[in-house]
Amino acid sequence: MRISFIGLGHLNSAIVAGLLADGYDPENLIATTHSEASAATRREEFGISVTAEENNPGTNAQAVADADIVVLGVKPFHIAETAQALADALRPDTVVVSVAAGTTLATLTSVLPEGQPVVRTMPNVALTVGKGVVGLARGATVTDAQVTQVEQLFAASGTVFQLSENQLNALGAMAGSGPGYVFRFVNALAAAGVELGLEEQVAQELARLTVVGAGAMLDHHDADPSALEDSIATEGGTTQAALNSMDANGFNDLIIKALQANVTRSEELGA
Ligand SMILES: NC(=O)c1ccc[n+]([C@@H]2O[C@H](COP(=O)([O-])OP(=O)(O)OC[C@H]3O[C@@H](n4cnc5c(N)ncnc54)[C@H](OP(=O)(O)O)[C@@H]3O)[C@@H](O)[C@H]2O)c1
Ligand code: PRO
Repeated sequence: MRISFIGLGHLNSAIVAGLLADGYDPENLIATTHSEASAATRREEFGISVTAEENNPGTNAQAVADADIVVLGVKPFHIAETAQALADALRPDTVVVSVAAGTTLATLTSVLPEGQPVVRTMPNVALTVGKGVVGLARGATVTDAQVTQVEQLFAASGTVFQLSENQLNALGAMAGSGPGYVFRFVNALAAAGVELGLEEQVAQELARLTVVGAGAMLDHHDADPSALEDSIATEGGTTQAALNSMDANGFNDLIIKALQANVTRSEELGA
């Protein structure tokens, strides 16, 4: 199966890295970027064919001409114009997959040839390490077999959840952006350690290793975060004192508000 990646930034690179780590034949992967500088970096990194739009304005169309799947991985505000510019070069059975936040199936189908199979997804960058999460909403004309092909593309490096389109922004708010919240938490933990008197470098390493360890404890399908929390929070002990402080300071409310802001931004991007 030939897969073309239009845009090879953080997210599409995560997909490519996952595929290559899973043994996918690099000959069947092709990609484009805007700049030649990015293209050269990615060619070096992945050993696949990468061409740049800035040197050759027709390169996106050329890249999709023989593709079974096209993954659109440019910024949300460029997705529609990018899809429109390559629309005439698509085979009628090529599945167009978007990874863009917000951009709706309706917007995508409006700029593509009538009946073109389309799938909207929301992955996260943990695909890079084979532990990604991917939300997938199918368009009206995509077949079951084509959806399975797209699921296989992501299953190489993550877990796919097929949802209705109106649930995709919620998945994005949780899992698409989620690694960013965890990295913010690591930085906050390190900063708090420094505040308590630790050397900065030591605090950063403690924060990183703590989250890596906790993540590994969660890395079983039947892991129960509440039971794990209880196993650490001794009755009347130190962890409980900290968790009580988090509760009193509205930790859960903070998370809900952050996710609501995320969904609102997805809706704005999709409008
Ligand atoms: N990052 C995430 O964690 C994440 C998660 C889920 C979904 N997404 C979605 O993934 C998409 C890309 O995000 P990103 O974080 O990967 O952005 P990014 O790192 O900025 O990558 C964008 C890529 O698009 C390329 N590009 C721009 N214009 C192009 C054109 N006309 N033709 C071909 N390539 C072009 C850029 O090339 P240059 O490098 O040469 O500019 C770059 O390779 C967005 O729609 C975002 O919503 C991202
Ligand atoms: N990164 C993209 C954004 O921040 C989409 C989810 C993660 O818009």
